[in-house]
Amino acid sequence: MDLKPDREMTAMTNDGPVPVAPLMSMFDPIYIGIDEFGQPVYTSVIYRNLLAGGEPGGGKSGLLNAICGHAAMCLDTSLVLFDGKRVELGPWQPIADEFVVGGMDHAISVLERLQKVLDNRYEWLAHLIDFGSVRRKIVPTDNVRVILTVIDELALYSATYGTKLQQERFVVLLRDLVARGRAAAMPVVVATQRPSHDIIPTSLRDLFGYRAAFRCTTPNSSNIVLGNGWAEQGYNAQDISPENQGQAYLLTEGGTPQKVKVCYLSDDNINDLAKHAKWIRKPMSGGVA
Ligand SMILES: Nc1ncnc2c1ncn2[C@@H]1O[C@H](COP(=O)(O)OP(=O)(O)OP(=O)(O)O)[C@@H](O)[C@H]1O
Repeated sequence: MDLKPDREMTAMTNDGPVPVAPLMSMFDPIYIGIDEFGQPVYTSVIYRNLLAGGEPGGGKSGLLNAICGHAAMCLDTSLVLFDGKRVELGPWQPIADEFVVGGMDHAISVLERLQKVLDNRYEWLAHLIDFGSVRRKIVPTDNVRVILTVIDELALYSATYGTKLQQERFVVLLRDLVARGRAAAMPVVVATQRPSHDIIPTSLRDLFGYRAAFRCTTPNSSNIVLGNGWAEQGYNAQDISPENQGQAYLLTEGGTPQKVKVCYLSDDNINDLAKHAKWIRKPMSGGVA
């Protein structure tokens, strides 16, 4: 890996600074588990949005934690976390730029701020043309932070907490982030038990290019997560055993769904990773922008 000097981590020893580990980037592939043949499966959420659905206890939060774990190790990435249940993403709170629990005013104000950042990034991209460079998306060499937004249990914000007006405002802002965030290095990962139209309008659901279907109770529910017709073609998340938590069909853009057993991070694993992430993110000179 070609590390730039400003991304190299060192620890002080009696013999002076020694390199401790290469740092990761959100532009690197994310390890999320193994396939049916035991082979590693990697995915990427940069320039992508991912929607995970499936019955309670299917393993959606496990996937979200695997992605957060990768993001936490990336100094080029800020995390914005919505965790209506407080405990699923809680360990990442100390390193998150924002951690939203149940308050709809807070949830909406965070999305409004993200929208402002989005506007600024598009304006910056548009201005590059003045310098003779036509670019449609942010690239790693721009040294612009990736802002990863993760929402665990969308339904709490789109259909449960707050007033109807607040829920609608939340969905409108989220739709904008999902629609425009990809090119601006602001990907979105969302989990919900059932992404039916009363929870997530079809116009928003269809913007998620990547889907992960954990066990569903009906072929129809599986189709709602993966997209119409996949269950009839043999990719039916109802077939996943209830005992096989963490098993999912992963659909990435343009492909066919792939069976993945998501890697599971125990609470201890997550706490250790979060502690390390906090350490590597401590203020230091020469960090990335
Ligand atoms: N990849 C995995 N491997 C093994 N066990 C897993 C895996 N993922 C989840 N589990 C088990 O299933 C339990 C429930 O998982 P998880 O909380 O991720 O489900 P969920 O789909 O997010 O549920 P909910 O919708 O209620 O939030 C975990 O506490 C763990 O015991």
